[in-house]
Amino acid sequence: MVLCPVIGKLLHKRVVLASASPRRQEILSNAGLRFEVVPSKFKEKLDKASFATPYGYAMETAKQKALEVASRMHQKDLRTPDMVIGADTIVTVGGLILEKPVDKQDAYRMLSRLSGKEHSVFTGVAIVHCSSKDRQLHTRVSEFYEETTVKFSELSEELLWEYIHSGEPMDKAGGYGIQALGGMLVESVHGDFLNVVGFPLNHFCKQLVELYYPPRPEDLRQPVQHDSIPAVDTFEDLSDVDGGGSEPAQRETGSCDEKAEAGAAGQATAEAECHRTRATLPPFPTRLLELLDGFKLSKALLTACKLKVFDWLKDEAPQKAADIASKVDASACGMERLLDVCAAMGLLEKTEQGYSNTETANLYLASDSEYSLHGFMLQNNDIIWNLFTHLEFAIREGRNQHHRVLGKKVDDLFQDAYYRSPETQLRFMQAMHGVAKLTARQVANAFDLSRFSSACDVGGCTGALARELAREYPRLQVTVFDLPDVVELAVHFQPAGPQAAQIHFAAGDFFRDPLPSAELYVLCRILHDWSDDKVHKLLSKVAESCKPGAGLLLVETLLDEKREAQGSLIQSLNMLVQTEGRERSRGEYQCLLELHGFHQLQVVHLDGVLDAMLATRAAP
Ligand SMILES: Cc1cn([C@H]2C[C@H](O)[C@@H](COP(=O)(O)OP(=O)(O)OP(=O)(O)O)O2)c(=O)[nH]c1=O
Repeated sequence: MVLCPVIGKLLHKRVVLASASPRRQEILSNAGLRFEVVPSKFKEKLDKASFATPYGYAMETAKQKALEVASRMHQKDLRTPDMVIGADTIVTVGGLILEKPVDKQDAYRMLSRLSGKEHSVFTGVAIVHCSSKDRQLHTRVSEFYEETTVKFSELSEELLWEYIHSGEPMDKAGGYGIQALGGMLVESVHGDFLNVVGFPLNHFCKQLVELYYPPRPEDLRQPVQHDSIPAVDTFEDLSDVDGGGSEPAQRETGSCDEKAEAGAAGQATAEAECHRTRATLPPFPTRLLELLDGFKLSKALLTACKLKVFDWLKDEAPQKAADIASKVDASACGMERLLDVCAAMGLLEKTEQGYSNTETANLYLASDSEYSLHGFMLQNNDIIWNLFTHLEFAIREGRNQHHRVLGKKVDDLFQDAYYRSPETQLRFMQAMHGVAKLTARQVANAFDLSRFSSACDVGGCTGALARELAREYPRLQVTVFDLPDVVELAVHFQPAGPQAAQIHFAAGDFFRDPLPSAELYVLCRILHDWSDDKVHKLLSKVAESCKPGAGLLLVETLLDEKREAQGSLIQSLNMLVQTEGRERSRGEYQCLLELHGFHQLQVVHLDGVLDAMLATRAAP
């Protein structure tokens, strides 16, 4: 839904967000804006002392971020963007500007300054309109800022350090994230909440309204303030009528290298056209169409991974589509289209010299990179995709769809489906390894586990989490308990390192065999695979193996009580199609745990959709 009609004006424009901030991306896409993401390479090093106000600094940084992207895209790309949006968020307290902390000590200094006090959060935003004439880039900049005041509670040393160790402060101005754990530090907020999170959406929409809906002559006679976003019934034609219906009026507030004025005659024609179409056109269903295209985009990503496109491009000079096509035995015309889509999705960079990997592709999509999700992509392409094609049956039957994909009955989910051949098992393990590596450090850091000297990671697969637990707690001995076939293959995933001596593998079936004894049991993304009956069975086995005071660390995706969060809901649907289980809410886990004698539940939300829970075994 596009509530702010002016956002519809940008539908046919090439809009670029010059920001790596996932929060900004989320805020703008939730608002229905369609845009590409090209993070800015502008170094945030302007001399703060040369600005009269902190917001002047934030606006200038935002402008420089956007201009850097506009000129880079203009030089490298055949098509100059129409609009580049840059933003910069800073925190100010006692005349000091706080940006992102450089390390934990810096985060400590920042948060101690904020403790018990009120501070301001400023976000400067620059909207850069671009055009290209005679191969020259022309820009018009419109900029604004928003201020929100936030008051922190008094923070104890312990709380401060616990928060810092969560890792959350590091990529955030002032060293906190109000939208996540940092919300617990906040006593009050005055102003736009989203401004604190990194993007003042409301002010942005008003700014667009000013740019795209300049006041009519009669309005100018009676001054009108755009202090609210026009309601949906003011929807206007969303297409580029009259070859200029969606051009902004040239009333920028910031520095411009072009100045023009909206022509009154042209304006009147556009107005008439808008009024004519207003009554007849419903809002353009942007979000709906994006949802519809979602599966095509996923499949393009998965296919590029399957064809190892990102491996061929890693650490190489830019290559043409035909070169890649010949390496993977594909058609040049097909490959070109695939690579173009990958570039549009921000996975590749396209220049006149050819295509090259973006940092995201190098980091996560090349198969040999440290945090590669290549195995996970293949698992999605080869297994999960097929299961999801039977979603309709899954909904009708209320169960997973392996029997349809494999053409035979599946009694044992793992032996009959995921581990049915050495290749499928290895692919599954690679997928789990990639995902576990990405999240393991956060899991290991979620709670202070230093009181435990032994842990058993039940269903711990390749030992990726065990490794991080061992790294974080050097006196902890970790046993990875998994099926014999898994333990056999797990050797292929063991990097050398000092943690090796702390990690042991034990083979067994956690439903049938006794569990190795330990002070801390870990069940990471295990319970969501199983029905309530089997969850009870497993938890009672864990409880029997525990002495009072022992810990149980669960890692799962928690459903929010209102069942509204898309990320966890899609995970639960995923569980229906793939497993015998489901995702559960915090309340459901709490009941399950208490039934088996585990109390004092603590929960920490991790990046992405995972949550970590720690409970303690009470005396029976
Ligand atoms: C105060 C606060 C900041 N932040 C974030 C918003 C911004 O992403 C970040 C401030 O750093 P910025 O330099 O504004 O942005 P960025 O480095 O994340 O991204 P880019 O420069 O590529 O645009 O802090 C929160 O997420 N929550 C908060 O409560």
